[in-house]
Amino acid sequence: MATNVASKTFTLEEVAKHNKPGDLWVVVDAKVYNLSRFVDLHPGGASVLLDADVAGQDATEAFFGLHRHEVLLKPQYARLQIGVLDGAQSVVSEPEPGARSMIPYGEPTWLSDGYHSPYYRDSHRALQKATRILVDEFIYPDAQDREADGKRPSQSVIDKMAEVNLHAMRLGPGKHLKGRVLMNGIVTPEEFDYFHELVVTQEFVRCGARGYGDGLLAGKVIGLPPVLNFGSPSLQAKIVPDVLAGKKFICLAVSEAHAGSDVFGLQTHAVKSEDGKFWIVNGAKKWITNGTFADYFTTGCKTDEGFTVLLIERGEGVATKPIKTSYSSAAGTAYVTFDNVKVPVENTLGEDGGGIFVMLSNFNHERWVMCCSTARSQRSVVEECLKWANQRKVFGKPLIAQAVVRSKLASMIARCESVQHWLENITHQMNNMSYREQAQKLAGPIAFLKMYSTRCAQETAQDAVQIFGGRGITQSGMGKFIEHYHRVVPFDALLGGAEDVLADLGVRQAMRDMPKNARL
Ligand code: HEM
Repeated sequence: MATNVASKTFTLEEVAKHNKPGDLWVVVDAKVYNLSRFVDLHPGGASVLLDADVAGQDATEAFFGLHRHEVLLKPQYARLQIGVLDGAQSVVSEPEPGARSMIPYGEPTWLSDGYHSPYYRDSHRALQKATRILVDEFIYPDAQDREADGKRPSQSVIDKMAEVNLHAMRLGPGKHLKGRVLMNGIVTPEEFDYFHELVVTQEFVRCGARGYGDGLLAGKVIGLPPVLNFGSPSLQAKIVPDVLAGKKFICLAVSEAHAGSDVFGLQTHAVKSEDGKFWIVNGAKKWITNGTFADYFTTGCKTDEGFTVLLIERGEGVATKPIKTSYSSAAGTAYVTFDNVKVPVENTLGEDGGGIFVMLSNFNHERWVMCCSTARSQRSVVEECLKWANQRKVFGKPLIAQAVVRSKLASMIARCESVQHWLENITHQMNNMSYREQAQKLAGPIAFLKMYSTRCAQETAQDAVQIFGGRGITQSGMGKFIEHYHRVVPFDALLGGAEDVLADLGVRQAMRDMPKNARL
């Protein structure tokens, strides 16, 4: 806003004189707007602006019942402001990048003033703050634009993340962090733990753009660990630095049209060339996140020895085409075909026939990452609903005055909090268990947590749509994040294991540990 606009003051009496077509002013949040030339361009139509309660009046309450506050920040609308209302104070402002939410339950307890947590140290808090600033300043705007136009995340964002080693941090603690400066030194590679990873994961989710979120290299989060854990040193040296620098892209290619989680039902097959130096791969993969732009495919294949994982480089015989799903094509979801693709045998990850160990080794972590995400996105939905219920008036009262709305909010808050607290407990176990102990003791709890989180998420999405009404099914305006969430929430419930499969896994794991002498 130009200073001369801020310094021009008008009284309500002066504004009231401009109340007709061709000469129309209104006040919104103590700012005076000249809408004379905008009337015919107004997306909500001219008549609402010419209404006697709006034209020449303070229309603040009507405005915030119908628009998100961001509308007035857009340059094309901000320039309609001609001055401020004499003696009045503007109360709505865009938060500073990195700011914490002051909405109740808008932040987890550990980030809320006056609350305590045994889990987070100064380095977690500093990392949270720095990541949030980066997300607010660079990632959020790109997320909104790319989710809308369906293009993959901008390379400038990927580069920005690489500068502070965020691509490496998103893989969690481990040797891949060694020697790296993390977020300008806020946390050392040695002290980086699962709570740091949780912090980073949850900050990204605040973008509220699920397809973009996956586009932001979710393929690497699940596709690179098999290379890190099972690839030969020379393969790692060739692949890992460029992937973690955001210069090359990798994805996990397992599911097929014929088989999803059932890796033994896969049809993509690999046979050795006559000289034994190459695998010849044929087959097709479906729903491959980041596949449209990936350079490398961590691929599940059938060989004579059984299920085997190969790292396949994009080249002759590899083709990808986009699959249109419920979320945006920013995720790069692909159908991938392999036609007589020659893959060096050195690209075998783990043993020939030992692919199941390669896959299983990452399942717990992948599911836990998804729990981090869904816990945070539910919180954003709670925040949207609390704001809406507070500012929206129906039948002369705010929506929040309706007991049925309060009851829905109560359930949403309880679900969101329970998911976050259970998640923090499991994260604490991960920090204190060896990899072997985690595999033994946490597969069941993580499966349950994911099942529970995504059931909560779906109920919360439904409640949110009821609270927002028609706006909850509209892709622009007040309910746009709710519409988006309701549309994309099944991704969380399916990816990394469908709810029923996980529930069953959890119970089977529990029965495995049942004492032999247990009797009622
Ligand atoms: C500074 C003045 C205003 C600007 C820049 C503005 C801009 C917009 C925009 C961009 C939309 C599209 C919906 C969205 O993206 O949120 C919209 C919709 C609308 N506006 Fe305004 N508007 C202004 C003032 C008002 C006022 C004072 C009213 C009075 C009641 C009003 C009533 C509406 C209505 C009824 C809609 C349709 C909402 C819907 O479809 O849910 N607008 N306006």
